[in-house]
Amino acid sequence: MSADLSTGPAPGSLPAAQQPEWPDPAALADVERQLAALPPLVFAAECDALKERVAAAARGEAFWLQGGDCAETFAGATADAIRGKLKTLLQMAVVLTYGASVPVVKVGRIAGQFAKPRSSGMETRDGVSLPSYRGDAVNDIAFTSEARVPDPRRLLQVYNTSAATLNLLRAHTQGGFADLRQVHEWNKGFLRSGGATTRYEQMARDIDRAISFLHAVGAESETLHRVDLWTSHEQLLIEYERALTRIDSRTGTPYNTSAHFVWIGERTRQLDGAHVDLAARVRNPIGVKLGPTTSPDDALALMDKLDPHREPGRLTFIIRMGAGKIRDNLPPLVEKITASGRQVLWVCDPMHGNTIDVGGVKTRRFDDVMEEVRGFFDVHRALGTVPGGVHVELTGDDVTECIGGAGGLSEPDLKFRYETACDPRLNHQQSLELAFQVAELLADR
Ligand SMILES: O=C[C@H](O)[C@H](O)COP(=O)(O)O
Ligand SMILES: C=C(OP(=O)(O)O)C(=O)O
Repeated sequence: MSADLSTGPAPGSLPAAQQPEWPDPAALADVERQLAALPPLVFAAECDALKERVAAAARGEAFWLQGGDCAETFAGATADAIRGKLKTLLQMAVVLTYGASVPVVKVGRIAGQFAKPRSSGMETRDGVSLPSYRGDAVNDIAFTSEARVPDPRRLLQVYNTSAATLNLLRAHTQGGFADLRQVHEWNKGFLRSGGATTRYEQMARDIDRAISFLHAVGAESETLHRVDLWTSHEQLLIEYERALTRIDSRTGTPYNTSAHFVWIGERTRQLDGAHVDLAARVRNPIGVKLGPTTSPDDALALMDKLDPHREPGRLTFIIRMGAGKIRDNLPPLVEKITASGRQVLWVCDPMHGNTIDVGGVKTRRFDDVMEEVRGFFDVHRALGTVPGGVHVELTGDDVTECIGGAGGLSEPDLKFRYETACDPRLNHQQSLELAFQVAELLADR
C-alpha cells in the first residue's frame, strides 16, 4: 500500500521543480482550501479499473492510446473542439484495435492538461523579457507583464473547465457518439477524401467486413455503442494536485481525483522531489516520462519509489528519446528492468524528443515521429518485450503545426493554422495516418 498523506515529509518541504512564482501565497492557500472542498472529478474505483487495463497492456493483452493537446486552454474548451479530439481518438482506436487484435485503452490528454513545464523561466521578444507562459492554469499567453503574472484563481478555472469537459466526454462516450459503425464511417470518409494513401484501404475494407460479420451474427452489443475514455494530465502544480487528492471511502487510501491517470514529466522526475513524493502517495496508475539521458539505475530507482509493491498496472514509463536516440538508449533500460523481474507498461511518446525550430517556430516532422515509433517497436521486438502503447499530442482540427504526412504540409504552411499554446500537435489527418502506420506495426507484434 502507498504511504498516505499524513506520513513522510510535510507538504511544501521538498524541492518542487517547475513551479510558478505565485506572488501572493495567502491567495494560493485560499484557492487550495476552496479546491479541497469541491467534489472529486473522477472516482477511485474508476482509477482502479484503469489500473487493470494498464496491467493488461503491459502484458500485451491491450494497447494504450494516449493523446490530446499539448496545452489545453480555457478558450479552447468548446463543444466542437472537445468533440473533435474525442472523434480523433476514437477513429485512431478503431484502426489500432484492428492492428493489435486486442482492446485499445483510450486515454485523453484532456480535462486537466492546463499546466506546462518550460525550458526557460523567461521569454524574450524584441529585447523585452517576461515570465514564460506556463499554461492557462498559471498565467495568460498574451505577451504583457500583467498577463504573465501567475494568478492562483486560475486553478479554480482549471477545475471548472475540467469538470465541464469531463461532463461532455462522459455524455458522448456513453450516449451513442462512439458507436463503432459510425466511427468506422468517419474513417472511410477520411480515406475517400484522399486523406491517406491507398495502402490503408485494404485495412479499412477488412474492418468493414469484421463489422458486417458482427452484425450478421447478431453479436452487436452495448459494448459496440459505448466506450471507456480515461482522462490524464501531467501532475505538475503541486497545490492543485494536492487539493484534489482525496481519501477513498472504500479503502481509506489516497487517490488523486483530478484525473484517472497522471504522469510525472521529464523535468520533474527528481527522485527526492515533490512530484515523485506526491505520486508515490496516491493509488492511481502513474506514468513517468523518460528522456534520452535516463540511466537504467534511474528507472529502477523510480520503480522502487513509485511501485515498491510491484502492483500490476501501477507504473507506466513513457519513453521520449528522439528518433535518433531511441534505438541506442532504450535497450539498456528495457534489459535491466526485464532482468529485475519487474513489469511496467512501456509507452512511446514520439513527440517530445523530436521538436525542431524552423525560423523561430517549433515544429515536428511526421517522419521523425514515425521513425521514433518504429525504433520503439524494433527495440521491443528484438528484446521480446511488449511495446504497449503510444502517447501523442494531437487535435481534431486541421492545424498546420507539424510538417509532413500524406497531406504534404511543409515549412511555409506553418503560418496558416498554427494555434497551439505550447508545442506543435498532429492534426486530424496526421493523427489518423499515424494510427494506420502503428496498426501495421502492431499487426507484426
Ligand atoms: O510540452 C512540453 C514542454 O512543456 C515544452 O516542450 C516546453 O517548451 P519550451 O521548450 O518552449 O519551454
Ligand atoms: C512536458 C511534456 O513532456 P516531457 O515531460 O516529456 O517533456 C508533456 O508531455 O507535455
